[in-house]
Amino acid sequence: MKTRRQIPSPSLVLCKQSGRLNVLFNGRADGRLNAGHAGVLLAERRGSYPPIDLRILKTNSQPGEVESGTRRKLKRLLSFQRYCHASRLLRGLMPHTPGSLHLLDDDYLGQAAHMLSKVDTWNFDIFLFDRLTNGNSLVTLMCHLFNVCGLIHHFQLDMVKLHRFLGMVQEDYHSHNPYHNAVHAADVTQAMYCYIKETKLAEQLTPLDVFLGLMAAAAHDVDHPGVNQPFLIKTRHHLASLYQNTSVLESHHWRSTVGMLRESGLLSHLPADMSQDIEQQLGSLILATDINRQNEFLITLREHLDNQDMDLQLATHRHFILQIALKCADVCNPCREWELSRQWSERVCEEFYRQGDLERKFDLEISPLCDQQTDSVPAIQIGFISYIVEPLFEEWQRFTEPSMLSQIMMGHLHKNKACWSRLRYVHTLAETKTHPHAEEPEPEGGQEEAEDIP
Ligand SMILES: Nc1ncnc2c1ncn2[C@@H]1O[C@@H]2COP(=O)(O)O[C@H]2[C@H]1O
Repeated sequence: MKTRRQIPSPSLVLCKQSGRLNVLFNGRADGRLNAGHAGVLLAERRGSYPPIDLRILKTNSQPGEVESGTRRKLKRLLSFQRYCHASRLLRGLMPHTPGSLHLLDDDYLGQAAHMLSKVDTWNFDIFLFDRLTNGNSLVTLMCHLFNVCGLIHHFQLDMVKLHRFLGMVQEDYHSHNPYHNAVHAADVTQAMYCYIKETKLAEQLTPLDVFLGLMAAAAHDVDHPGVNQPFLIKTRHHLASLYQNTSVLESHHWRSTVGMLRESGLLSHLPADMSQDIEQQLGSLILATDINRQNEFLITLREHLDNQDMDLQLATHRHFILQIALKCADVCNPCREWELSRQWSERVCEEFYRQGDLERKFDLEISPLCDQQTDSVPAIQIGFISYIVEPLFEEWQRFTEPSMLSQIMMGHLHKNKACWSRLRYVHTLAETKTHPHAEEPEPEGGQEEAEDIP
């Protein structure tokens, strides 16, 4: 079977001879075609966007020649994020992260620890947690969850390697993305933990399932460029050709994760077949988050529920339900309480609008939902809830038979939808005032329920 990992990644490389950045579109010149799997994977995970993948050409050192420390350091591949950080430091600029302000004190840590004692509650405020942990919500949350789930002990994980791996994952999220950033990953991980703890699942899941579920949640959007797949395809981004225009971003998130796993050596003590299996299963979970595959998963889930043939003793069925759980966690923001949900909605729309602005600037067709002038936040939310979130969570609720958590989530979902309906009405009304010839909107259902909207 042809695997994607054999396809070389075109990129910008730092040419050893000239010391300049060169574009290599066929990947042949960088010598990675002959590299082993690990080498290719390591190279693949590096910076996708802006489309710069800074890597050093294979050196001409003879076999057996001892490399100098400097050269070894140069050969270390840098992600775009880390490259920016390093270049800022080289230029004598302090990073603009809150970390440099040394704000974190015992008080903050105490409050963060207190929050972690309630990490399995649905009203967990990930934005507050991120502030209390000084922007380290993903690393802190994952270390805590791995600990409470007994995964460190079970898999005999090296804490230093775990920390290194999680640090790389967190750092490779783009903090400038309003939505697809490390806080979103932490939010999805916290939701995934809540789902894993559901009675229906908790009794059946093995430590490996829990490990995979949390890892996939934490890494499922790593190195997301803040634009969607159609944008990458129409701008002929190298990732689109690398992954043949199919699950482009999800493939990149997965391959990046595998690269980081290997680089950190987190699983190096496990038998090779086990770590390979983990890599493959992580891929299958992360690829399931491709929103274009929503129907495929929904239909299968419905069939299982209608036929009542879900048998969680079977590894394949547990894997399927983990895929569904991750999909739910990924789009659960409309099921959060209004204040949290609203923030995610505004963030995701801001990211859409930024893409739309880019498209306008470069005379490209503006993608659906990305035109700030025509696609309002409330309208986007109502569409997203009605066509994506509601159908999925209705089935999830059936699966949990229904659990208390499912009922709480559905309650928030309906209330939030009503709030957005009310806001859409207000928004359209305002539009008709600005454009007097436009038709006045009919009052929309649910506005009574939405009276607590600020
Ligand atoms: N609140 C939301 N409103 C609209 N779209 C959303 C919202 N939350 C998530 N999404 C979309 O759901 C998609 C899930 O997969 P992605 O992370 O690739 O991209 C996500 C967004 O495009």
